Amino acid sequence: MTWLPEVVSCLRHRCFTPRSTAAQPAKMPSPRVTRAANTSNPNVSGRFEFMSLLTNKTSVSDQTLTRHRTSDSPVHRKDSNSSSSQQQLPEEDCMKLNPSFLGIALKSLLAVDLWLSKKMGVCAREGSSWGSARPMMKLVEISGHGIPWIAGTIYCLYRSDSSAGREVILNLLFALLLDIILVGIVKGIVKRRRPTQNRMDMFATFSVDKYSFPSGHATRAAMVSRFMLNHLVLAVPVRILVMLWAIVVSLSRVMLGRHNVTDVLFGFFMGHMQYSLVEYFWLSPNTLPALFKY
Ligand SMILES: CC(C)=CCC/C(C)=C/COP(=O)(O)O
Repeated sequence: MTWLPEVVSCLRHRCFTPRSTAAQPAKMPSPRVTRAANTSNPNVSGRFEFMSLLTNKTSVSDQTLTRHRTSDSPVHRKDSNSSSSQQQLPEEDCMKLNPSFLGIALKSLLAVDLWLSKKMGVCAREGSSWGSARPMMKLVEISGHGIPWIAGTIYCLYRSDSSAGREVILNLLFALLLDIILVGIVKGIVKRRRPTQNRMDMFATFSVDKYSFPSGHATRAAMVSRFMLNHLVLAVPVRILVMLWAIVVSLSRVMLGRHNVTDVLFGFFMGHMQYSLVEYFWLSPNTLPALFKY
């Protein structure tokens, strides 16, 4: 029985070790090997990573995990000797797959977002299916633009003769300025490009307005409507009109092709949050007496 360990060792060697490692420049790791490597690599934590066909940025440990690289693939192995330069695929032919749940969920959401936004962009061009409604949608756009709102609020502040009225209008002005600053900051950080169907023919924009996330009109509509419903005494039909206006302004952003659906949904949410912020930092004669002196 002394031969048994030798046979086992030999079998193991034949089964798991390539005969000539020199003849196989890149070996394809077995799932078992990959799994073992994964557990030792904290970045991949036990899951397969599928790398881009083009990227050569993989580290040595990543290379052992890469099963779909051109040079490692049995289909391409023959060619890799004949041509030293790798076949360059166009970028759109390359997939970067990372089958983590969050990654897949986000990519699916993004795909649905783009598809739905394109479908809903019915006024994006004069020739679009609802192209004749484009001029009206642009009027809706102006009704939610920052300039008329800021100018109108300053005018009302100037005309106001009661201190309670001035307090409310001053806070509305503060809210509108805060909105422009916060939206500008988020747009500048996220830098999401506007949809391809958009025509950049909006009036009076800042440089960050070339970006689309979040929709500034949606934040303003949500914030201003909440402000008006909470601080103005309005008849029920007018309250309904205010709510409808906020919804139509937000919807028109997608219909005009200016934004994707997620830009508007997030904008609406952000507008509500901004209103809560204004309520929290409400400017009153007690908190800021200098502003109310005149
Ligand atoms: C010039 C001023 C005072 C505000 C700019 C308003 C504006 C053009 C925002 C962009 O809105 P969307 O992000 O919804 O396209």
